Amino acid sequence: AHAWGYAANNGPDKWVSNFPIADGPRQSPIDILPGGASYDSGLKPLRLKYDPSNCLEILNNGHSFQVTFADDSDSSTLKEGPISGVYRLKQFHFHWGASNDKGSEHTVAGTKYPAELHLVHWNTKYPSFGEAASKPDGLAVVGVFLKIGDANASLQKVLDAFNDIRAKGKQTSFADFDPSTLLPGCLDYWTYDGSLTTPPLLESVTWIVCKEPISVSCEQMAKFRSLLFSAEGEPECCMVDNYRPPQPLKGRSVRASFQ
Ligand SMILES: C[C@H](CNC(=O)c1ccc(S(N)(=O)=O)cc1)Cn1ccc2ccccc21
Ligand SMILES: [Zn+2]
Repeated sequence: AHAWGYAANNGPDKWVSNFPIADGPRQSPIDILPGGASYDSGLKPLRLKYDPSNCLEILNNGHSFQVTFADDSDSSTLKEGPISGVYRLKQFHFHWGASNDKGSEHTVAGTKYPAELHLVHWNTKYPSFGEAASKPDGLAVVGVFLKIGDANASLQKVLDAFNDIRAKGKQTSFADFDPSTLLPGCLDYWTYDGSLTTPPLLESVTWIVCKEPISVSCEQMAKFRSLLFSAEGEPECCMVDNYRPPQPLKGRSVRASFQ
């Protein structure tokens, strides 16, 4: 398997050697220029419906931590917005920096946020996530920026599980969590056609990036940085700066759901 990562020897600038699509026409993330986005009155509001009982576990996969959901029914779904059909929630995860001045993958007119949440959904016109992941309309990821401010009580429930997943490969059960409690009050969004932001960098993602950030405290950011890229028994390597920088727009248009 390819040992890709975020270090100097295996990080984003090196991914193209094993994943040539890294230089493809619809790569993510991008720098969003609000002035360059065109308002599309045809864009519908996001219709998100999540069932906390679908929440299964939380795991450290060596690149981030993710909370995985049961996706064998349509009980946790994304509809409307820029997409057609029904997309099921598979997992959510985050990207963050070693310090509060960086960490998000998307940027807004060059502004980096300390972290970014990704809620990953797959198109149920395909039989599974794995099938959908290779189709141009296969995935829809909702991105939410995190901004330093008050402690986020909903996020704290996730952070409280970290002691069991500090090292790569660790996982633990995680139940009854409603990811809609991580969404901002206003669901205005930008949308564009893009890709997974980690290898295999598949160009199968309709990106839906919320304009309004959610809050995270400095102490909570420190908790993110207590996770490890390394497995138990390996030299400890803090999980920080697990973000890909913005990629060329290559003629793509970014639409806004708001004026
Ligand atoms: C692509 C998949 C691994 N990657 C992801 O799932 C993924 C999801 C979201 C992002 S981001 N940062 O853009 O939101 C990046 C990577 C491997 N894989 C391939 C088949 C497959 C089947 C089941 C589970 C995993 C599977
Ligand atoms: Zn992500």
